[in-house]
Amino acid sequence: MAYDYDLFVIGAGSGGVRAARLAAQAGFKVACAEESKPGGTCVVRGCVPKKLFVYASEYGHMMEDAKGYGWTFPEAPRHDWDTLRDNVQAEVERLSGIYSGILEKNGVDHIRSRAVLVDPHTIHIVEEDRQVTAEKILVAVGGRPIRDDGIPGAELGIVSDDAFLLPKLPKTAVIAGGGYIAVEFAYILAGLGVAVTLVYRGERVLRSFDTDLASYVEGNFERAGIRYVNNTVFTKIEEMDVGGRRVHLMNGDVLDTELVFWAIGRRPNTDSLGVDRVGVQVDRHGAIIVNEDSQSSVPSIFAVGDVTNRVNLTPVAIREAAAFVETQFKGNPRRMDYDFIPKAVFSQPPVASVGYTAAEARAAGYEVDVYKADFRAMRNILAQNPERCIMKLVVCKKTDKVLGCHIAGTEAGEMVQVAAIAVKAGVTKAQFDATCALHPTVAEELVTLNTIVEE
Ligand SMILES: Cc1cc2nc3c(=O)[nH]c(=O)nc-3n(C[C@H](O)[C@H](O)[C@H](O)COP(=O)(O)OP(=O)(O)OC[C@H]3O[C@@H](n4cnc5c(N)ncnc54)[C@H](O)[C@@H]3O)c2cc1C
Ligand SMILES: NC(=O)c1ccc[n+]([C@@H]2O[C@H](COP(=O)([O-])OP(=O)(O)OC[C@H]3O[C@@H](n4cnc5c(N)ncnc54)[C@H](O)[C@@H]3O)[C@@H](O)[C@H]2O)c1
Repeated sequence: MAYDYDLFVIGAGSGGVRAARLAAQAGFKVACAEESKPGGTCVVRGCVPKKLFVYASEYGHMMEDAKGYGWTFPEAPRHDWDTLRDNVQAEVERLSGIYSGILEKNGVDHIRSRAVLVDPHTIHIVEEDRQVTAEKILVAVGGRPIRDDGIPGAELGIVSDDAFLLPKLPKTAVIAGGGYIAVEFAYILAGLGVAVTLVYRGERVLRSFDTDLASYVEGNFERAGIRYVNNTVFTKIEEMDVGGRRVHLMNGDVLDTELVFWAIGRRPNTDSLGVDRVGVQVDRHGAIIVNEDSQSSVPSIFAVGDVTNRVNLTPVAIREAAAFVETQFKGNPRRMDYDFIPKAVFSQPPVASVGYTAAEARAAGYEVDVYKADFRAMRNILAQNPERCIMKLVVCKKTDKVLGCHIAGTEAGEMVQVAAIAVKAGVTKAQFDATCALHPTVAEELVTLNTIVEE
Protein backbone atom coordinates (compact mmCIF):
# COMPACT_ATOMS: atom_id res chain seq x y z
CA MET A 1 0.00 0.00 0.00
CA ALA A 2 1.25 3.50 -0.85
CA TYR A 3 1.26 5.93 2.05
CA ASP A 4 1.34 9.74 1.85
CA TYR A 5 4.52 9.75 3.94
CA ASP A 6 7.27 7.37 5.01
CA LEU A 7 7.29 9.05 8.43
CA PHE A 8 4.78 11.29 10.17
CA VAL A 9 6.08 13.00 13.31
CA ILE A 10 3.61 14.45 15.82
CA GLY A 11 5.27 17.28 17.76
CA ALA A 12 8.10 19.59 16.67
CA GLY A 13 10.01 19.63 19.95
CA SER A 14 13.49 18.36 20.78
CA GLY A 15 12.81 14.76 19.74
CA GLY A 16 10.39 15.39 16.87
CA VAL A 17 12.50 17.92 14.99
CA ARG A 18 15.62 15.75 15.25
CA ALA A 19 13.80 12.66 13.93
CA ALA A 20 12.06 14.56 11.12
CA ARG A 21 15.30 16.21 9.97
CA LEU A 22 17.41 13.05 10.04
CA ALA A 23 14.81 10.95 8.20
CA ALA A 24 14.30 13.66 5.56
CA GLN A 25 18.07 14.04 5.10
CA ALA A 26 18.22 10.28 4.50
CA GLY A 27 15.83 10.75 1.57
CA PHE A 28 12.51 9.78 3.14
CA LYS A 29 9.22 11.61 2.72
CA VAL A 30 8.49 13.17 6.09
CA ALA A 31 5.83 15.39 7.66
CA CYS A 32 5.89 16.98 11.10
CA ALA A 33 2.82 18.48 12.76
CA GLU A 34 3.12 21.06 15.54
CA GLU A 35 0.16 22.64 17.32
CA SER A 36 2.19 25.42 18.93
CA LYS A 37 5.61 26.94 18.19
CA PRO A 38 8.33 24.71 16.69
CA GLY A 39 11.10 24.02 19.21
CA GLY A 40 8.83 22.51 21.86
CA THR A 41 9.21 22.72 25.59
CA CYS A 42 12.98 23.17 25.61
CA VAL A 43 13.04 26.18 23.31
CA VAL A 44 9.68 27.80 24.02
CA ARG A 45 8.86 27.14 27.68
CA GLY A 46 11.71 25.15 29.20
CA CYS A 47 15.51 24.89 29.18
CA VAL A 48 16.30 27.95 27.06
CA PRO A 49 14.06 30.69 28.53
CA LYS A 50 14.69 29.16 32.00
CA LYS A 51 18.48 29.41 31.59
CA LEU A 52 18.16 33.01 30.34
CA PHE A 53 16.16 33.79 33.50
CA VAL A 54 18.92 32.15 35.57
CA TYR A 55 21.53 34.40 33.96
CA ALA A 56 19.33 37.44 34.67
CA SER A 57 18.94 36.44 38.28
CA GLU A 58 22.69 35.79 38.72
CA TYR A 59 23.67 39.31 37.65
CA GLY A 60 22.23 40.66 40.89
CA HIS A 61 24.58 38.45 42.94
CA MET A 62 27.55 39.33 40.72
CA MET A 63 27.08 43.03 41.39
CA GLU A 64 27.18 42.32 45.13
CA ASP A 65 30.37 40.28 44.72
CA ALA A 66 31.98 42.96 42.54
CA LYS A 67 32.11 45.39 45.49
CA GLY A 68 34.94 43.41 47.09
CA TYR A 69 36.87 43.86 43.86
CA GLY A 70 36.58 47.65 44.04
CA TRP A 71 33.46 48.27 42.01
CA THR A 72 30.93 50.77 43.27
CA PHE A 73 27.55 51.44 41.82
CA PRO A 74 26.46 55.09 42.03
CA GLU A 75 22.86 53.97 42.34
CA ALA A 76 21.38 50.79 43.73
CA PRO A 77 20.87 48.49 40.71
CA ARG A 78 17.26 48.02 39.65
CA HIS A 79 15.78 45.27 37.57
CA ASP A 80 13.15 45.76 34.88
CA TRP A 81 11.01 42.67 34.44
CA ASP A 82 9.37 43.81 31.20
CA THR A 83 12.77 44.16 29.52
CA LEU A 84 13.84 40.69 30.61
CA ARG A 85 10.56 38.98 29.68
CA ASP A 86 10.36 40.68 26.27
CA ASN A 87 14.02 40.07 25.40
CA VAL A 88 13.68 36.40 26.37
CA GLN A 89 10.52 36.07 24.28
CA ALA A 90 12.30 37.69 21.31
CA GLU A 91 15.07 35.11 21.64
CA VAL A 92 12.48 32.31 21.89
CA GLU A 93 10.88 33.58 18.66
CA ARG A 94 14.28 33.69 16.95
CA LEU A 95 15.12 30.13 17.98
CA SER A 96 11.66 28.82 17.13
CA GLY A 97 12.12 30.33 13.66
CA ILE A 98 15.40 28.41 13.33
CA TYR A 99 13.56 25.17 14.22
CA SER A 100 10.92 25.91 11.55
CA GLY A 101 13.76 26.56 9.11
CA ILE A 102 15.40 23.23 9.98
CA LEU A 103 12.21 21.40 9.00
CA GLU A 104 11.55 23.37 5.86
CA LYS A 105 15.13 23.48 4.52
CA ASN A 106 15.37 19.72 4.81
CA GLY A 107 12.16 19.17 2.87
CA VAL A 108 9.98 18.13 5.81
CA ASP A 109 6.33 18.96 5.26
CA HIS A 110 5.77 21.26 8.26
CA ILE A 111 2.10 21.16 9.21
CA ARG A 112 0.99 23.91 11.62
CA SER A 113 -1.79 22.01 13.36
CA ARG A 114 -2.67 19.58 16.10
CA ALA A 115 -2.48 15.99 14.88
CA VAL A 116 -4.12 12.91 16.41
CA LEU A 117 -3.99 9.19 15.76
CA VAL A 118 -6.84 7.58 13.80
CA ASP A 119 -5.48 4.11 13.08
CA PRO A 120 -2.00 2.51 12.95
CA HIS A 121 -1.16 4.38 9.72
CA THR A 122 -3.58 7.32 9.67
CA ILE A 123 -3.34 10.74 11.29
CA HIS A 124 -6.02 13.41 11.50
CA ILE A 125 -4.79 16.96 10.92
CA VAL A 126 -7.20 18.70 13.25
CA GLU A 127 -7.03 22.33 12.11
CA GLU A 128 -7.28 21.38 8.44
CA ASP A 129 -9.83 18.62 9.06
CA ARG A 130 -8.13 16.14 6.75
CA GLN A 131 -6.43 12.78 7.11
CA VAL A 132 -3.05 11.63 5.90
CA THR A 133 -1.34 8.25 6.01
CA ALA A 134 2.20 7.22 6.91
CA GLU A 135 4.11 3.97 6.98
CA LYS A 136 5.52 4.88 10.40
CA ILE A 137 4.34 7.40 12.97
CA LEU A 138 6.55 8.94 15.64
CA VAL A 139 4.76 10.42 18.64
CA ALA A 140 6.97 13.12 20.16
CA VAL A 141 4.33 15.25 21.87
CA GLY A 142 6.16 15.85 25.17
CA GLY A 143 4.33 16.67 28.39
CA ARG A 144 2.71 19.53 30.25
CA PRO A 145 2.89 20.87 33.81
CA ILE A 146 0.24 19.68 36.28
CA ARG A 147 -1.64 21.21 39.20
CA ASP A 148 -3.09 19.29 42.13
CA ASP A 149 -6.63 19.57 40.77
CA GLY A 150 -8.00 17.84 43.84
CA ILE A 151 -7.66 20.96 45.96
CA PRO A 152 -10.10 23.90 45.84
CA GLY A 153 -8.69 26.89 43.96
CA ALA A 154 -5.91 24.91 42.22
CA GLU A 155 -6.55 26.93 39.05
CA LEU A 156 -5.52 30.14 40.88
CA GLY A 157 -1.90 28.98 40.73
CA ILE A 158 0.27 29.35 37.64
CA VAL A 159 2.53 26.64 36.14
CA SER A 160 5.96 26.96 34.53
CA ASP A 161 4.48 27.73 31.07
CA ASP A 162 2.92 30.89 32.53
CA ALA A 163 6.02 31.96 34.45
CA PHE A 164 7.76 33.07 31.26
CA LEU A 165 4.96 35.48 30.36
CA LEU A 166 4.03 37.14 33.68
CA PRO A 167 2.61 40.64 33.03
CA LYS A 168 4.48 41.85 36.11
CA LEU A 169 6.91 40.42 38.61
CA PRO A 170 5.15 39.76 41.94
CA LYS A 171 6.58 40.89 45.27
CA THR A 172 5.79 37.52 46.85
CA ALA A 173 5.45 33.97 45.54
CA VAL A 174 4.60 30.59 47.05
CA ILE A 175 5.90 27.64 45.03
CA ALA A 176 4.75 24.03 45.51
CA GLY A 177 7.27 21.32 44.67
CA GLY A 178 10.78 20.13 45.40
CA GLY A 179 12.08 19.01 42.01
CA TYR A 180 14.00 20.72 39.24
CA ILE A 181 11.43 23.36 38.35
CA ALA A 182 10.48 24.36 41.90
CA VAL A 183 14.11 24.79 42.92
CA GLU A 184 15.22 26.58 39.75
CA PHE A 185 12.33 29.03 39.84
CA ALA A 186 12.65 29.62 43.59
CA TYR A 187 16.21 30.85 42.97
CA ILE A 188 15.30 32.74 39.78
CA LEU A 189 12.48 34.66 41.42
CA ALA A 190 14.38 35.27 44.66
CA GLY A 191 17.36 36.62 42.69
CA LEU A 192 15.05 39.06 40.93
CA GLY A 193 13.82 40.34 44.29
CA VAL A 194 10.69 38.25 44.93
CA ALA A 195 10.13 36.99 48.50
CA VAL A 196 9.72 33.25 47.82
CA THR A 197 8.30 30.49 50.01
CA LEU A 198 8.91 26.95 48.79
CA VAL A 199 6.44 24.34 50.03
CA TYR A 200 7.52 20.75 49.61
CA ARG A 201 5.64 17.62 50.62
CA GLY A 202 8.77 15.60 51.49
CA GLU A 203 11.68 15.98 53.86
CA ARG A 204 14.33 17.08 51.33
CA VAL A 205 14.27 18.67 47.90
CA LEU A 206 15.96 17.01 44.88
CA ARG A 207 15.47 13.42 46.04
CA SER A 208 17.21 11.95 43.02
CA PHE A 209 20.48 13.80 43.72
CA ASP A 210 23.41 13.06 46.03
CA THR A 211 22.38 14.04 49.57
CA ASP A 212 25.27 16.53 49.95
CA LEU A 213 24.10 18.29 46.79
CA ALA A 214 20.49 18.42 48.00
CA SER A 215 21.64 19.75 51.40
CA TYR A 216 23.79 22.31 49.62
CA VAL A 217 20.79 23.62 47.68
CA GLU A 218 18.69 23.76 50.87
CA GLY A 219 21.58 25.34 52.80
CA ASN A 220 21.65 28.25 50.35
CA PHE A 221 17.89 28.93 50.53
CA GLU A 222 18.10 31.30 53.47
CA ARG A 223 20.90 33.44 52.04
CA ALA A 224 19.01 33.64 48.74
CA GLY A 225 15.91 34.84 50.60
CA ILE A 226 13.89 31.67 50.07
CA ARG A 227 11.74 30.43 52.95
CA TYR A 228 11.47 26.65 52.96
CA VAL A 229 8.48 24.79 54.44
CA ASN A 230 8.77 21.00 54.17
CA ASN A 231 6.59 17.98 54.95
CA THR A 232 3.38 19.70 53.94
CA VAL A 233 1.19 20.45 50.91
CA PHE A 234 -1.39 23.01 49.79
CA THR A 235 -4.95 22.15 50.86
CA LYS A 236 -6.78 25.19 49.46
CA ILE A 237 -6.07 28.37 47.49
CA GLU A 238 -8.40 31.35 47.79
CA GLU A 239 -8.60 34.59 45.84
CA MET A 240 -8.40 37.58 48.18
CA ASP A 241 -10.30 40.85 47.69
CA VAL A 242 -7.07 42.77 47.17
CA GLY A 243 -6.12 40.53 44.24
CA GLY A 244 -3.67 38.27 46.01
CA ARG A 245 -4.02 34.64 46.94
CA ARG A 246 -4.32 32.91 50.30
CA VAL A 247 -2.72 29.47 50.46
CA HIS A 248 -3.78 27.02 53.17
CA LEU A 249 -1.29 24.32 54.09
CA MET A 250 -1.90 20.86 55.56
CA ASN A 251 0.21 21.85 58.61
CA GLY A 252 -2.29 24.62 59.44
CA ASP A 253 -0.20 27.55 58.15
CA VAL A 254 -1.83 30.20 55.98
CA LEU A 255 0.30 32.13 53.48
CA ASP A 256 -0.85 35.34 51.77
CA THR A 257 0.93 35.91 48.48
CA GLU A 258 0.69 37.63 45.11
CA LEU A 259 1.63 34.55 43.10
CA VAL A 260 1.07 30.83 43.57
CA PHE A 261 3.22 28.56 41.41
CA TRP A 262 2.66 24.82 40.92
CA ALA A 263 5.90 22.94 40.15
CA ILE A 264 4.84 19.45 41.15
CA GLY A 265 5.64 17.50 38.01
CA ARG A 266 4.50 16.99 34.43
CA ARG A 267 2.13 14.67 32.55
CA PRO A 268 2.64 13.20 29.07
CA ASN A 269 0.46 14.82 26.38
CA THR A 270 -1.52 11.71 25.48
CA ASP A 271 -5.02 12.94 26.45
CA SER A 272 -7.26 13.09 23.33
CA LEU A 273 -4.39 11.89 21.15
CA GLY A 274 -6.32 8.80 20.03
CA VAL A 275 -4.08 6.29 21.80
CA ASP A 276 -7.04 4.25 23.07
CA ARG A 277 -8.69 4.21 19.65
CA VAL A 278 -5.54 2.90 18.00
CA GLY A 279 -4.53 0.49 20.77
CA VAL A 280 -1.33 2.25 21.87
CA GLN A 281 -0.75 1.22 25.48
CA VAL A 282 -0.03 3.90 28.08
CA ASP A 283 0.93 3.56 31.75
CA ARG A 284 -0.96 5.04 34.71
CA HIS A 285 0.73 8.41 34.16
CA GLY A 286 -0.40 8.49 30.51
CA ALA A 287 3.13 7.75 29.23
CA ILE A 288 3.36 5.68 26.05
CA ILE A 289 4.86 2.28 26.86
CA VAL A 290 7.69 1.51 24.44
CA ASN A 291 10.36 -1.15 24.03
CA GLU A 292 14.11 -0.48 23.74
CA ASP A 293 13.57 0.56 20.11
CA SER A 294 10.99 3.18 21.16
CA GLN A 295 8.27 1.04 19.54
CA SER A 296 4.80 1.12 21.08
CA SER A 297 2.33 -1.75 21.37
CA VAL A 298 1.24 -0.87 17.79
CA PRO A 299 4.20 -1.88 15.57
CA SER A 300 3.96 1.11 13.17
CA ILE A 301 3.78 3.67 16.00
CA PHE A 302 6.88 4.79 17.89
CA ALA A 303 7.39 7.35 20.66
CA VAL A 304 10.38 9.30 21.98
CA GLY A 305 11.03 11.98 24.59
CA ASP A 306 8.92 13.08 27.53
CA VAL A 307 5.79 11.36 26.23
CA THR A 308 7.47 8.07 27.18
CA ASN A 309 8.51 9.39 30.64
CA ARG A 310 11.87 7.60 30.59
CA VAL A 311 14.48 10.30 31.32
CA ASN A 312 12.81 13.66 30.70
CA LEU A 313 15.72 15.73 29.42
CA THR A 314 16.29 17.38 26.05
CA PRO A 315 19.51 15.56 25.09
CA VAL A 316 17.79 12.24 25.85
CA ALA A 317 14.80 13.03 23.59
CA ILE A 318 17.25 13.99 20.83
CA ARG A 319 19.28 10.79 21.18
CA GLU A 320 16.18 8.58 21.32
CA ALA A 321 15.02 10.26 18.10
CA ALA A 322 18.38 9.72 16.41
CA ALA A 323 18.46 6.05 17.44
CA PHE A 324 14.90 5.63 16.08
CA VAL A 325 15.87 7.03 12.66
CA GLU A 326 19.10 4.99 12.48
CA THR A 327 17.19 1.81 13.30
CA GLN A 328 13.99 2.28 11.33
CA PHE A 329 15.20 4.22 8.28
CA LYS A 330 18.93 3.77 7.87
CA GLY A 331 19.37 0.05 8.44
CA ASN A 332 21.77 0.74 11.29
CA PRO A 333 20.15 -0.58 14.50
CA ARG A 334 20.97 1.67 17.47
CA ARG A 335 19.63 1.98 21.00
CA MET A 336 19.73 4.91 23.36
CA ASP A 337 22.32 4.32 26.07
CA TYR A 338 20.84 5.47 29.40
CA ASP A 339 24.03 4.92 31.42
CA PHE A 340 25.85 7.96 32.77
CA ILE A 341 23.49 10.71 31.59
CA PRO A 342 24.72 13.93 33.19
CA LYS A 343 22.15 16.19 34.86
CA ALA A 344 22.11 19.60 36.52
CA VAL A 345 19.77 21.74 38.55
CA PHE A 346 20.34 25.40 37.77
CA SER A 347 19.89 26.62 41.29
CA GLN A 348 22.18 29.49 42.31
CA PRO A 349 24.83 28.17 42.66
CA PRO A 350 23.94 25.09 40.59
CA VAL A 351 24.46 21.39 41.33
CA ALA A 352 25.28 18.69 38.79
CA SER A 353 25.93 14.96 38.68
CA VAL A 354 26.92 12.11 36.47
CA GLY A 355 26.74 8.46 37.43
CA TYR A 356 26.03 6.75 40.71
CA THR A 357 25.56 8.34 44.11
CA ALA A 358 27.23 6.31 46.87
CA ALA A 359 23.84 4.88 47.88
CA GLU A 360 22.97 3.91 44.29
CA ALA A 361 26.39 2.30 43.78
CA ARG A 362 26.01 0.22 46.94
CA ALA A 363 22.47 -0.78 45.95
CA ALA A 364 23.89 -1.94 42.62
CA GLY A 365 26.37 -4.17 44.45
CA TYR A 366 29.53 -2.05 44.33
CA GLU A 367 31.79 -1.44 47.32
CA VAL A 368 32.85 2.18 47.08
CA ASP A 369 35.12 4.87 48.48
CA VAL A 370 33.74 8.38 48.44
CA TYR A 371 36.24 11.21 47.97
CA LYS A 372 35.10 14.69 48.86
CA ALA A 373 36.34 18.27 48.95
CA ASP A 374 34.32 21.13 50.43
CA PHE A 375 35.96 24.55 49.97
CA ARG A 376 35.44 28.22 49.19
CA ALA A 377 36.45 29.09 45.63
CA MET A 378 39.09 31.80 45.26
CA ARG A 379 36.65 34.15 43.53
CA ASN A 380 34.51 34.30 46.66
CA ILE A 381 37.20 35.35 49.13
CA LEU A 382 37.58 39.06 48.19
CA ALA A 383 33.87 39.14 47.43
CA GLN A 384 33.26 38.05 51.05
CA ASN A 385 30.78 35.59 49.62
CA PRO A 386 30.40 32.57 51.93
CA GLU A 387 29.32 30.34 49.04
CA ARG A 388 31.14 26.99 48.98
CA CYS A 389 31.95 24.36 46.40
CA ILE A 390 31.56 20.60 46.93
CA MET A 391 33.17 17.93 44.76
CA LYS A 392 32.63 14.23 45.22
CA LEU A 393 33.87 11.17 43.39
CA VAL A 394 32.33 7.76 44.01
CA VAL A 395 35.02 5.17 43.28
CA CYS A 396 34.70 1.38 42.96
CA LYS A 397 37.02 -0.24 45.55
CA LYS A 398 37.61 -3.27 43.37
CA THR A 399 38.33 -1.69 39.96
CA ASP A 400 39.24 1.90 40.99
CA LYS A 401 36.75 3.10 38.33
CA VAL A 402 35.04 6.42 38.98
CA LEU A 403 31.36 5.52 39.13
CA GLY A 404 30.00 8.95 39.95
CA CYS A 405 30.95 12.61 40.03
CA HIS A 406 28.87 15.15 41.95
CA ILE A 407 29.57 18.88 42.06
CA ALA A 408 27.87 21.80 43.80
CA GLY A 409 29.01 25.34 43.10
CA THR A 410 29.42 27.92 40.36
CA GLU A 411 29.68 26.29 36.91
CA ALA A 412 28.93 22.82 38.31
CA GLY A 413 27.08 21.95 35.10
CA GLU A 414 30.01 22.96 32.90
CA MET A 415 32.44 20.89 35.01
CA VAL A 416 30.22 17.82 35.12
CA GLN A 417 29.65 17.88 31.37
CA VAL A 418 33.42 17.53 30.87
CA ALA A 419 33.92 15.04 33.73
CA ALA A 420 31.10 12.96 32.22
CA ILE A 421 33.30 12.14 29.22
CA ALA A 422 35.86 10.54 31.53
CA VAL A 423 33.32 8.82 33.78
CA LYS A 424 31.41 7.44 30.78
CA ALA A 425 34.70 6.19 29.33
CA GLY A 426 35.29 4.25 32.56
CA VAL A 427 38.46 5.98 33.74
CA THR A 428 39.93 5.14 37.14
CA LYS A 429 40.64 7.36 40.12
CA ALA A 430 44.35 6.81 39.44
CA GLN A 431 43.83 8.27 35.94
CA PHE A 432 42.06 11.31 37.41
CA ASP A 433 45.06 11.72 39.76
CA ALA A 434 47.55 11.28 36.91
CA THR A 435 46.02 14.25 35.11
CA CYS A 436 47.93 17.46 35.72
CA ALA A 437 45.93 20.24 37.37
CA LEU A 438 45.04 23.43 35.50
CA HIS A 439 45.78 26.16 38.01
CA PRO A 440 44.13 28.24 39.34
CA THR A 441 40.71 26.81 38.58
CA VAL A 442 37.92 25.37 40.66
CA ALA A 443 37.91 22.20 38.54
CA GLU A 444 41.52 21.36 39.44
CA GLU A 445 40.18 19.95 42.72
CA LEU A 446 38.82 17.04 40.67
CA VAL A 447 42.34 15.76 40.02
CA THR A 448 43.64 16.33 43.54
CA LEU A 449 40.88 14.74 45.64
CA ASN A 450 42.56 12.73 48.40
CA THR A 451 40.17 12.69 51.35
CA ILE A 452 37.98 9.63 51.69
CA VAL A 453 34.83 10.55 53.64
CA GLU A 454 32.95 7.25 53.30
CA GLU A 455 34.19 3.75 52.62
C1 LIG B 1 10.68 24.73 32.87
C2 LIG B 1 11.46 23.58 32.25
C3 LIG B 1 12.83 23.62 32.24
C4 LIG B 1 13.56 22.58 31.69
N1 LIG B 1 14.92 22.64 31.73
C5 LIG B 1 15.65 21.64 31.19
C6 LIG B 1 17.06 21.71 31.18
O1 LIG B 1 17.67 22.67 31.70
N2 LIG B 1 17.76 20.70 30.60
C7 LIG B 1 17.12 19.63 30.01
O2 LIG B 1 17.79 18.76 29.45
N3 LIG B 1 15.78 19.53 30.02
C8 LIG B 1 15.02 20.52 30.59
N4 LIG B 1 13.66 20.43 30.56
C9 LIG B 1 13.02 19.24 29.97
C10 LIG B 1 12.99 19.35 28.42
O3 LIG B 1 12.40 20.57 28.04
C11 LIG B 1 12.20 18.18 27.86
O4 LIG B 1 12.76 16.97 28.33
C12 LIG B 1 12.24 18.15 26.32
O5 LIG B 1 11.76 19.36 25.77
C13 LIG B 1 11.42 16.97 25.80
O6 LIG B 1 11.39 16.97 24.41
P1 LIG B 1 10.22 16.22 23.62
O7 LIG B 1 10.63 16.22 22.19
O8 LIG B 1 9.91 14.95 24.26
O9 LIG B 1 8.93 17.12 23.81
P2 LIG B 1 8.68 18.67 23.69
O10 LIG B 1 9.92 19.45 23.53
O11 LIG B 1 7.77 19.01 24.81
O12 LIG B 1 7.89 18.79 22.30
C14 LIG B 1 6.60 18.31 22.12
C15 LIG B 1 5.90 19.19 21.09
O13 LIG B 1 4.73 18.54 20.66
C16 LIG B 1 3.70 19.49 20.47
N5 LIG B 1 2.44 18.76 20.53
C17 LIG B 1 1.88 18.15 21.61
N6 LIG B 1 0.76 17.50 21.25
C18 LIG B 1 0.63 17.68 19.91
C19 LIG B 1 -0.32 17.23 18.94
N7 LIG B 1 -1.32 16.41 19.26
N8 LIG B 1 -0.17 17.64 17.66
C20 LIG B 1 0.86 18.44 17.29
N9 LIG B 1 1.78 18.88 18.17
C21 LIG B 1 1.68 18.49 19.45
C22 LIG B 1 3.94 20.47 21.60
O14 LIG B 1 3.34 21.74 21.31
C23 LIG B 1 5.47 20.53 21.64
O15 LIG B 1 5.97 21.56 20.81
C24 LIG B 1 12.90 21.47 31.10
C25 LIG B 1 11.49 21.43 31.09
C26 LIG B 1 10.78 22.47 31.65
C27 LIG B 1 9.28 22.42 31.65
N1 LIG C 1 17.67 21.36 34.76
C1 LIG C 1 16.96 20.43 34.13
O1 LIG C 1 17.50 19.55 33.48
C2 LIG C 1 15.47 20.44 34.23
C3 LIG C 1 14.80 21.58 34.66
C4 LIG C 1 13.42 21.55 34.73
C5 LIG C 1 12.73 20.41 34.39
N2 LIG C 1 13.42 19.32 33.98
C6 LIG C 1 12.67 18.07 33.63
O2 LIG C 1 11.30 18.28 33.77
C7 LIG C 1 10.76 17.37 34.72
C8 LIG C 1 9.63 18.01 35.46
O3 LIG C 1 10.10 18.93 36.42
P1 LIG C 1 9.31 19.15 37.78
O4 LIG C 1 10.18 19.93 38.68
O5 LIG C 1 7.94 19.66 37.50
O6 LIG C 1 9.06 17.68 38.29
P2 LIG C 1 9.90 16.74 39.27
O7 LIG C 1 9.30 15.40 39.10
O8 LIG C 1 11.35 16.92 39.10
O9 LIG C 1 9.54 17.31 40.71
C9 LIG C 1 8.22 17.41 41.20
C10 LIG C 1 8.32 17.52 42.71
O10 LIG C 1 7.09 17.97 43.25
C11 LIG C 1 6.82 17.22 44.43
N3 LIG C 1 5.39 17.25 44.65
C12 LIG C 1 4.45 16.49 44.05
N4 LIG C 1 3.22 16.84 44.49
C13 LIG C 1 3.41 17.86 45.38
C14 LIG C 1 2.52 18.68 46.14
N5 LIG C 1 1.20 18.52 46.08
N6 LIG C 1 3.05 19.66 46.94
C15 LIG C 1 4.39 19.84 46.99
N7 LIG C 1 5.28 19.10 46.29
C16 LIG C 1 4.79 18.13 45.49
C17 LIG C 1 7.40 15.85 44.12
O11 LIG C 1 7.65 15.14 45.30
C18 LIG C 1 8.67 16.21 43.38
O12 LIG C 1 9.73 16.46 44.24
C19 LIG C 1 11.96 16.99 35.59
O13 LIG C 1 11.79 15.76 36.23
C20 LIG C 1 13.07 16.97 34.60
O14 LIG C 1 13.09 15.73 33.95
C21 LIG C 1 14.76 19.31 33.89
